[in-house]
Amino acid sequence: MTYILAIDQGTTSSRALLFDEGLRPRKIAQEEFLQIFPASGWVEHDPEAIWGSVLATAQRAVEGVAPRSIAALGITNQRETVLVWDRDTGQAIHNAIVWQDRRTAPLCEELEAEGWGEAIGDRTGLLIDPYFSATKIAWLLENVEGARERAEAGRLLFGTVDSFLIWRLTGGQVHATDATNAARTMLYDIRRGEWEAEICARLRIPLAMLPEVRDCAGDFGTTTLLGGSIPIRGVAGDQQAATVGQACFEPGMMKSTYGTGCFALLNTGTDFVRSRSRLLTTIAYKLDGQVTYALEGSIFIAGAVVQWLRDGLRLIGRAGETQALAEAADPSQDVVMVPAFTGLGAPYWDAEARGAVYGLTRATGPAEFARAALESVAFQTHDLWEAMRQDWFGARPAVLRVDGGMTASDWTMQRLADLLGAPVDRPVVRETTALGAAWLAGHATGVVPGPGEFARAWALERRFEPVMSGEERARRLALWTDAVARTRGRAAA
Ligand SMILES: Nc1ncnc2c1ncn2[C@@H]1O[C@H](COP(=O)(O)OP(=O)(O)O)[C@@H](O)[C@H]1O
Ligand SMILES: O=P(O)(O)OC[C@H](O)CO
Repeated sequence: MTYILAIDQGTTSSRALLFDEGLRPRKIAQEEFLQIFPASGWVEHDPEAIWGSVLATAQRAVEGVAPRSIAALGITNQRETVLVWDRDTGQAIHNAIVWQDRRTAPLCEELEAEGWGEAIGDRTGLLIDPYFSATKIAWLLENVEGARERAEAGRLLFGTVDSFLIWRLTGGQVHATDATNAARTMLYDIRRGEWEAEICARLRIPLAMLPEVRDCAGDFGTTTLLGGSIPIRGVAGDQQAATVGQACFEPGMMKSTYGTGCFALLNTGTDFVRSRSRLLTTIAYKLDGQVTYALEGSIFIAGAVVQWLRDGLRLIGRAGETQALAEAADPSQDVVMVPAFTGLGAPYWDAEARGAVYGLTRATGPAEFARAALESVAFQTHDLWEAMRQDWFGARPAVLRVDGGMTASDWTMQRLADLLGAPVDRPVVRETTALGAAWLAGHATGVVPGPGEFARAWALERRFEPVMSGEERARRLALWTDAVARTRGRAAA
């Protein structure tokens, strides 16, 4: 038997999955780690907690398996999150600054005022926002004592989580990333396939800190930390890995992943499409030197709103309890929640907005709150879906493929189909992120089926068909539009 190991380093947990050569998951190990919130809108992770949880879960997943039967290792990761470490000691100089962190909003405003928006959009496909890595690196160089001098002396390295893991797994031999992770830094020219020297110069980020950018199914060195010697052959940001795992290989295919946040990607083939609706242009994957692009809509809070009901409000004990609550909610109450806990992502990109709930009455209780929380995820996806359909003139997506932890919520998936007015397809394998990383690593080593056969093997678990009347759909969408406008108005006031 030949296996492929996939490491999925997510925002709230690290997972390791062992797939067999038929890409069936055989073993899974998972560990949550601490979220650090040092100030309003700031989010950090302890680099050693990331590393410790990755190593522990990978070791558990390969326990009892002969290392030589593991053909390759694939890595997929929370994107944009920034680590800077010392090239001699491998020690990070600060906690990781997580993608959700908004501390660099003032620097982003400066860049906007200086008129960088057009150049950044045209070269990196992104828009100016604290979400991306670039301003976070600049913040670290500016605020960690001695960091700038050490960076300029060539002693510090930057990486997104994949690069940090590759560096540690290879014992400091390889400082590399893949094209999809590079595409999220706001420092990478996704058309020319190179680091963007002008943006780096403006942010005073030395080019020597940046990793080498390789294909997703490429050579990222070898690790000896898991028993034997295992080649690292697949790397992609988690949303791009999910796009691969969902076999969205054809232009016009779209997937949406529901973890902490929600990220929808539409394959646009070899076309670099600039959005008119403030979606991002990004790299879906790069295979054999060929880049496939995507339009992306990023929503910062999806499953996290359910975590908030559990850990913040203590309305529920387990995420799954939201199903019964939403079903029991009073249909006559129009409670609408805008979960802008860390600002609003696409298509609004409002870093200053904060969450709000509308339509509360004396009759409102936990059930209406839970329904509003789940429905907010469907409303936000609707906005992305509409923006994608407007921006893309190729084959319009007719179906949405979904995956990620929150797709366990049947209520949310049904409401999503109702608000989109289109079918929502949930696959048998919901660990599509890890599956995509495993496929990339297996593709590089030639042990898995090619894209066509892999796509044909994609299996549907359940299709959610829209059943809501057009009138009710329009009425609910109007409530949402109004709630978003009020929330943003409040932030601006
Ligand atoms: N049955 C459920 N109903 C609603 N939300 C759920 C359910 N099960 C899991 N979730 C949510 O899904 C998220 C976990 O998804 P996962 O893909 O593991 O996230 P990540 O990779 O971001 O850590 C959590 O935020 C959790 O609240
Ligand atoms: O860890 P996830 O699954 O919430 O994904 C995080 C994204 O990559 C952030 O862009």
